[in-house]
Amino acid sequence: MKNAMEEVRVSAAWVAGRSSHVLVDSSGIEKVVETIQDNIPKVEWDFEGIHYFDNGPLTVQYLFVLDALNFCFWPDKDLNYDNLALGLKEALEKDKSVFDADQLQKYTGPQLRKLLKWPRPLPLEDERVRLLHEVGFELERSFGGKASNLVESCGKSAAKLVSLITSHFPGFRDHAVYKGRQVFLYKRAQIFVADLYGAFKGQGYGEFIDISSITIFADYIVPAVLRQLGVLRYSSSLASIVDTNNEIGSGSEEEVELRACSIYAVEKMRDLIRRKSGKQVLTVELDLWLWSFGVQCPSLPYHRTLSIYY
Ligand SMILES: Nc1nc2c(c(CN[C@H]3C=C[C@H](O)[C@@H]3O)cn2[C@@H]2O[C@H](COP(=O)(O)O)[C@@H](O)[C@H]2O)c(=O)[nH]1
Repeated sequence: MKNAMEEVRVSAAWVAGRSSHVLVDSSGIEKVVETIQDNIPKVEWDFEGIHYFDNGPLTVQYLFVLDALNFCFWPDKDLNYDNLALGLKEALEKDKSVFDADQLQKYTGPQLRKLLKWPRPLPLEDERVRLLHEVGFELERSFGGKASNLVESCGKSAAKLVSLITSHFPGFRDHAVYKGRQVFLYKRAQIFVADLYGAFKGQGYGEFIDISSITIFADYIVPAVLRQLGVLRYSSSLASIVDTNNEIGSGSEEEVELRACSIYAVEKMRDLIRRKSGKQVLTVELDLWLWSFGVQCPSLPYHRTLSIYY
């Protein structure tokens, strides 16, 4: 059985090898690598200063709850990732028990809205609440209620942690069936590993012997940035759907190709950087650069899919 990160990489290559709505442009990759290979852009984790951090197990609980809810902000034009991260941080600073496993199992939509100080229903609010309950239930059943125990049981292996999370928590089991084959993307499970790595600076709960095996987090910002950079090319029909803010179905060929080709393209970028400059760059670093690039150009048209996975 391949490890979880191998599965994601094999999946991405398989889709990219037969995609028709999205194409990976190797000349685009060469151009981007040309511009960054001599000084790889380094973006600081939490450059926005919006995350809770106390260097202990409560930070792990915070990050797990954050990444359980870290998806689909776009339907509410005023809502974004920062509101979620900051809202959860302030709630936790006010009451250290808010993310206790038994509490997580009881939240209602209005209570979650109140926690985040959001004045109206959150997009996919019932799903967010259901996923909180799922996290609370399974943490209590299998990990003594603590996400820190989940992290401690992975033997400092990112791949093992992604496998543990995706086998215990169905909400994190980010996959699709593309042209008759199950493909794995595991975006929120992987970004949880990256958030631990970033928050704890690669030490303690953030220490992983195989952090280099993590791929980019296939969300809806990175594909838009890669298109902007000429790394991804969209078919004219897909381009017109995206550019007119029309929705794309969850699990559709277009959606899977957008996400899987993004993963594949960044792995190719990384290989090329290594071949041309000998530098071992982490995909986690490339991801943070690409994502921060994207959130700083709010007019960038990104694809809109109602998903609980990203
Ligand atoms: N690939 C990738 N996707 C990421 C992130 C992050 C935040 N990373 C934190 C960690 C360190 C930094 O300092 C950030 O604070 C969120 N997202 C995704 O973006 C979308 C939200 O977009 P908008 O609606 O504009 O807020 C949504 O799918 C969300 O899941 C990332 O790093 N990489």
